[in-house]
Amino acid sequence: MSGTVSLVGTEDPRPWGRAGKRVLIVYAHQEPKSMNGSLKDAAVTELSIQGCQVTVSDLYAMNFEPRATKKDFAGPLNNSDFFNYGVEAHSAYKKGFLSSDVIEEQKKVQEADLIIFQFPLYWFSVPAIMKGWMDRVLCQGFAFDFPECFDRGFLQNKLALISFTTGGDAELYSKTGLSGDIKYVLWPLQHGVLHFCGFKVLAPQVTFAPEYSSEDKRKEMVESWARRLETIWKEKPINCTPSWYFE
Ligand SMILES: Cc1cc2nc3c(=O)[nH]c(=O)nc-3n(C[C@H](O)[C@H](O)[C@H](O)COP(=O)(O)OP(=O)(O)OC[C@H]3O[C@@H](n4cnc5c(N)ncnc54)[C@H](O)[C@@H]3O)c2cc1C
Ligand SMILES: [Zn+2]
Repeated sequence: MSGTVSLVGTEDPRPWGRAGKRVLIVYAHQEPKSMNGSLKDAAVTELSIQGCQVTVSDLYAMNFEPRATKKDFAGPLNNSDFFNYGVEAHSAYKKGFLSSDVIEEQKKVQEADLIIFQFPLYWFSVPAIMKGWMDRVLCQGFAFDFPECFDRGFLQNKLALISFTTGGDAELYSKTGLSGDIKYVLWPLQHGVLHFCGFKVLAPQVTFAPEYSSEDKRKEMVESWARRLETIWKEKPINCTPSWYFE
């Protein structure tokens, strides 16, 4: 061992990184060789180099169940005459009888300092499988309660970042473009879901129109995401209020 300098457990391999930080990547793409697959892989590589512990929930590969149904409850329902998913989920969470796949995802969320959502934009939103992850995993009692929502949400000590690709280009998603500012699309996801659960939201990573870009440009898109992640732990969350989106 003499003469060997060990960094393990003492110093970040990169001074700007954060060894020991835990990151969960919730990833929705069917094709590993896709742009989304490359962006996910770039994040795993960069964050691992920093010494972060990275977990990936690869939703299609897991065959993740997106439907919010009675099957989510392993014990008796509160009201078997009239089914209310939200009420039953809240109660099952408290009693510890949510289905095991949901409990597993909740554990990953609980352990994470940062959650990255990586997906292609589907109808101005997340793909159904990721929406199902949100519907089932971020249940009342776990992610929020009343009045413990928004800044008081239970996940308030965590960061969240939405990283996605689009079909349309930046021009289409400008304020004067046909689709309007891309920020309008982010309001329901960043504010309605993430901020509601307490997350501090980092600026989104938008990769516009990879299918209509050159190979070189696409490589640059992946590299710029990896470069951003080098200093991700220094970033300040956005001010997630209506003015960030609509002014
Ligand atoms: C149901 C549905 C709804 C949709 N709704 C919308 C919508 O509302 N708004 C909108 O804008 N779009 C929408 N789209 C389009 C969709 O968002 C895009 O098709 C998607 O974001 C493209 O990303 P991808 O990862 O699938 O691209 P891919 O087709 O996988 O990637 C593009 C190219 O990049 C290449 N590539 C992969 N990795 C690398 C790398 N490391 N370096 C260089 N090249 C690489 C791939 O080989 C491929 O040729 C929708 C699509 C569907 C199916
Ligand atoms: Zn907000």
